Amino acid sequence: MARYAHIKDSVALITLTNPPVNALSAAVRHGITESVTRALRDPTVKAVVLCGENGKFCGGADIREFAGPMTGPAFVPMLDDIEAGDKPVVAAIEGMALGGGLELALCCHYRIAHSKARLGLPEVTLGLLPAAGGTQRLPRLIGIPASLELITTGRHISAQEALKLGIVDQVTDKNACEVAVEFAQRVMDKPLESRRVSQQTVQCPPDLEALLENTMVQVKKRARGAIAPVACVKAVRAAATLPYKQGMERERDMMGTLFNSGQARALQYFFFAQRAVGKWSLPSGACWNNTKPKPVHRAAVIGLGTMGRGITVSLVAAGVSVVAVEVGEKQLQAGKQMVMAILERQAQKKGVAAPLDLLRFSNNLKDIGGVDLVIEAVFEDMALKKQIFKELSSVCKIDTLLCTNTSGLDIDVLASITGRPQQVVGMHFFAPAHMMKLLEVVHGRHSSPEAVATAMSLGKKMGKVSVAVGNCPGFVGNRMLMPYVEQANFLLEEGATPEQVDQALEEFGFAMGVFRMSDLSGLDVGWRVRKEAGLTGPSVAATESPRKRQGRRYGPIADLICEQGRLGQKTGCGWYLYDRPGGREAKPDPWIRRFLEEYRTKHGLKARAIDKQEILDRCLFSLINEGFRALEDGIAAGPEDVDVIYVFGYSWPRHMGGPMFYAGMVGLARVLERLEHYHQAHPDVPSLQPSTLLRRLVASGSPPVQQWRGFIKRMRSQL
Ligand SMILES: CC/C=C\CC(=O)SCCNC(=O)CCNC(=O)[C@H](O)C(C)(C)COP(=O)(O)OP(=O)(O)OC[C@H]1O[C@@H](n2cnc3c(N)ncnc32)[C@H](O)[C@@H]1OP(=O)(O)O
Repeated sequence: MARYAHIKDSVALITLTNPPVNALSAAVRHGITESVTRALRDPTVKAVVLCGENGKFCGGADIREFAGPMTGPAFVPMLDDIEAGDKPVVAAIEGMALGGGLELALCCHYRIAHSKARLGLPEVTLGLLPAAGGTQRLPRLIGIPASLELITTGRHISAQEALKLGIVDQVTDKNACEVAVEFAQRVMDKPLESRRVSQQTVQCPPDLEALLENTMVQVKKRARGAIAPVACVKAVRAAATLPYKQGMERERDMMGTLFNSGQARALQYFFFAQRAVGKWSLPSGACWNNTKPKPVHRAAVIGLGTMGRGITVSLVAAGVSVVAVEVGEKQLQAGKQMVMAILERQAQKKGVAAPLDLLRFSNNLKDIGGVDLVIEAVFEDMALKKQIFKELSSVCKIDTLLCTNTSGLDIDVLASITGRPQQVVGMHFFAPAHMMKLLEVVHGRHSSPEAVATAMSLGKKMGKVSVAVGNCPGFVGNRMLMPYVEQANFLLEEGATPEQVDQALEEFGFAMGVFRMSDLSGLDVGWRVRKEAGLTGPSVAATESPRKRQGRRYGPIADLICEQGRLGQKTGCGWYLYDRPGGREAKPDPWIRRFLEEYRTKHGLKARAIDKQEILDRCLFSLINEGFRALEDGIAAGPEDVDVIYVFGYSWPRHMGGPMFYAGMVGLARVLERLEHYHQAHPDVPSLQPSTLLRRLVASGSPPVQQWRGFIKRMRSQL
């Protein structure tokens, strides 16, 4: 829909009205087409202003409509007609002009932006390219290098940057619509030829070929198999080398391919998945829109190791005042130095002063008495955590929220120590916590809705994507990681090498394969967890078979590697060899090859050739199977939660939508068949046994992932 008003002094005002972001639905495009035609035909109208309702210009095409057949006026002719009209059209950009919204503004003859507006062409993040002329008009307006950067990254920019680049003509702090009307009155008699962007010549840099080639190399490296960024470079190349009309044909052809791709479907699903996880609910019925979070002004972080440092930085950067506590003096000083250095670096980048006045360090837990919330971030050692929670409940005021950054220990056990279990939740950050976007907010049996709402809201304030999850070993992310890592280890026993497994996973799109990732985070992390779980270490009876635990197959290779002091990058060797402790470049290690050969000989295992498909099937499908189990148990609320966790926390390639979406794309029947096949071959590996939910979904005809929540609800109500 679009509202038409003929206002003072020969100006027509067209207002896009489609809350919440005035997306260009078929109805809005109808409204624009009709209103523009009316304004152009009305002899008393001399100029047009285009704006959006509620201070939002336009959030682009209506993504919800992409799933159905295209109806309503086509984008390109609609925009071409506005540009070709003989009356000046001024875009009044408030809030945002994104995607099709910016393309609409680019076909206007002038653009006025409010100082707080954000602009961009984020189509690439939805697996598309700006196909309403964006790839052809933007390069004509601002040149090739800046267009390449904006179109291939989809970055949103400020009004000030847009002015500098030449995308907008004026930035104002006043009501942009009123300023645009005054502006329209001033330009209504001016010639329009030079204002039609499509008619302008592209200014190409002298090193055009090298620039395009370099950009393509960088984009391919970053894309990890995503096709849209590559198409974006090709479209800008077309703008640089072809006349407008032919460039538009290239843009249209490439959009045709992208629009129907699985990657576009995955990325558009993921866009809505991100928004769905913010609408959390608890089994009690409490949810995001009926529970008020408590304000958090003052917080404490306990432990200044890697996690504590990152959490402290994130809290301070979000404007929360923090007391960071570390009992060891050396660790306290090292942590203090590191936290301050990161905050100063961040502030320098933004050109502001570091908010160091919000920060206090202490070696005494008694100094945190008045805080609203505590995040404990010490080692994964239950005994230590219990001791801290006991002290916390005596030093903190009665309504202080007590949070733990455990990556998988039982929240209920910690809550039971405190005498205020309703105030206890997990806040599981990912390393490095000041950079990683994911936060799992873990609700225990007694966590109050208010405690969950507060942790979720604090996460959002810290710039995190917060996902509410239930309490079980490893919660959602690490629980699913266990069978994935287990399969990778079994593959080594059966004949694969770490680099072979990693290569398959990296080609699939992970930033790092399982073994390179383990070297980066430190092999001792998992070792400690396995010791705590009684799978290795002194608690295991000497008579027990090294390859069996609790009646199931066990792969002890990682434990044996740790026993050699090979803990990953920090010791200069782990699954790979590094040039020095702390080195980053992983090289295949002949020691590991020899070790694996000796290990196989010792246990009577015969190495066999293992192909890429088997590596992917066993690692990914066992992880996905555990995802189904987490859904079945109610630990994850919906497939979107699992997918958001895996994309933001475990570098699952976003253009594959996340593990649960991927399962749907591959076909649930195929996932089930492969799991059955591998479970038959390895009956002593329970994680390969297909979950009940997967079986039931397949039996019900494999409904699309968007319908699983309803299916799971019905399945539970029948139990
Ligand atoms: C030929 C094809 C031509 C053009 C192609 C395109 O234009 S593709 C679309 C390009 N646009 C975008 O990618 C923008 C997507 N939206 C956003 O980035 C953010 O939503 C935005 C606009 C910056 C607002 O962010 P904010 O944090 O304020 O709100 P939120 O993200 O929660 O969104 C509020 C609700 O609006 C829905 N929504 C947003 N954009 C669109 C859209 N383009 N189409 C449909 N719906 C959109 C979003 O899902 C939220 O809905 P809700 O039901 O409240 O969860």
